[in-house]
Amino acid sequence: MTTLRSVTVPVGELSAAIGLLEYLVLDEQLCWIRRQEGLVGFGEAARFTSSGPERFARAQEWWRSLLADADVEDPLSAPGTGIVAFGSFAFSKRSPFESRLVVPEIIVGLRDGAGWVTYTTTDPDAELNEETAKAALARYLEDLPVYRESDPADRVLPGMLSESEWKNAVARSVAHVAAGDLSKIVLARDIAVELGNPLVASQVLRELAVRYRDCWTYSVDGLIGSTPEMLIKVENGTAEARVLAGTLDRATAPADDPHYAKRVLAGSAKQQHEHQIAIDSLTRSLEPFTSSMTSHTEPFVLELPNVWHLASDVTAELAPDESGLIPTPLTLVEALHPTAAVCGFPTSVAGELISELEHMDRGPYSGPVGWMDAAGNGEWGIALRGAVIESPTKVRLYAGCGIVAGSNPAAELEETWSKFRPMLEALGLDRPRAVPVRNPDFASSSSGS
Ligand SMILES: C=C(O[C@@H]1C=C(C(=O)O)C=C[C@H]1O)C(=O)O
Repeated sequence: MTTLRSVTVPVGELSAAIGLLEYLVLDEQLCWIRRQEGLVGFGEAARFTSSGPERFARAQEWWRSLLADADVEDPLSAPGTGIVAFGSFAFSKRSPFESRLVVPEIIVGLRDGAGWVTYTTTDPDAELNEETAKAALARYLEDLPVYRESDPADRVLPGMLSESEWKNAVARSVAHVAAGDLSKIVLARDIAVELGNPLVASQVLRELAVRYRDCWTYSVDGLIGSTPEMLIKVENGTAEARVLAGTLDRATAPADDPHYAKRVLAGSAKQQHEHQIAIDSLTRSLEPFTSSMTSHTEPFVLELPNVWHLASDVTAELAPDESGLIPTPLTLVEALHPTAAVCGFPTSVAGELISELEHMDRGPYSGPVGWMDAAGNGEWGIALRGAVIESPTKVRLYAGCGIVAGSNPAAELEETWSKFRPMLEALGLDRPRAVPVRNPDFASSSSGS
């Protein structure tokens, strides 16, 4: 097992105006940014990968033994200081996608205006102090950030299902709900973006972090995006989640009606029902780990640049177990994933139907993405509004919608476009006027038309 050595040093000079964004300069960077604060990681000191149903338990075990052997100097002892692992987990236990934890060599962190640098290495002889930490960071910042211009050859291609095939899958989902097989299923689809010149991931991340300030902008090994949904955040023994379900596209909203979102979202029995299923499933799974839990009695309307969502924040005090330890973020992630917001209810029925109807492997999309530190703090969001970089010129985007009784396939298809929009815009693309009807690579034609 690798022995890690790490030092954290405070740095005063991070500018509050642009915060961490000036450190988003490389393509392979790790990041977790909200309102210009958070963590940016460079390089790699340790890595874990796993797939299958045991992926969370194995990750937990790896992290525990890695920390048991580590030699850490962390005078700040705040959430996100000391050794930190970024991670991304597959949505499905059956996915071939390798779930992973990555401990970067360098982390630049910013929290409440205070900055720090953590330098982590496996080198037993490395000198660890403020000077060497800053020198290691400086090596990553030597090259100026590159900018990419849109190219006339950039184009959007269909994913595994054509639009009409996906609408058929939505109709079949509605039929399953009507037959009483389940009350909600979240059906997703993919599209591919082909670029005429190579992607600059750091530029996409900067654009997302600026435009979607209130979301969590993430980057882990080619999985990039900006999610509005917090699966679980743990800070000093308190857990918080932000549950979303119920969506309204802002692009088609009347300009002269300030109460539109509240009326249409909060006033819709369908949206309220969809939201209630999501919040009930989260609180039921979280409850056994808590001594107290609070959430608003009514959901609020979360306003994002592309859509409005019905949202609920849940806060809970975590209860210590018999040995006096509170649950780790990964224990909670394993217990909560997948929520009804991204899978459906009942979970197992929805999960089976998703693999039957979507015709794709979700990979890390809608799986947990985030970070954790050695003290048991962490933030794990749900990897939504994102993309997987498949090659320097090919990016795959994913979006899904909660289907309940009364869902309309054409409206759900439109909703997926509103959820693709953050990433399409950050890539310098817009919705294509006409998407080719069928994906030539799609071998199976089992879902008709
Ligand atoms: C599945 C996605 O989003 C989820 C589905 C929502 C809905 O159906 O209203 C809203 C937010 C998310 O929980 C996605 O963005 O891909």
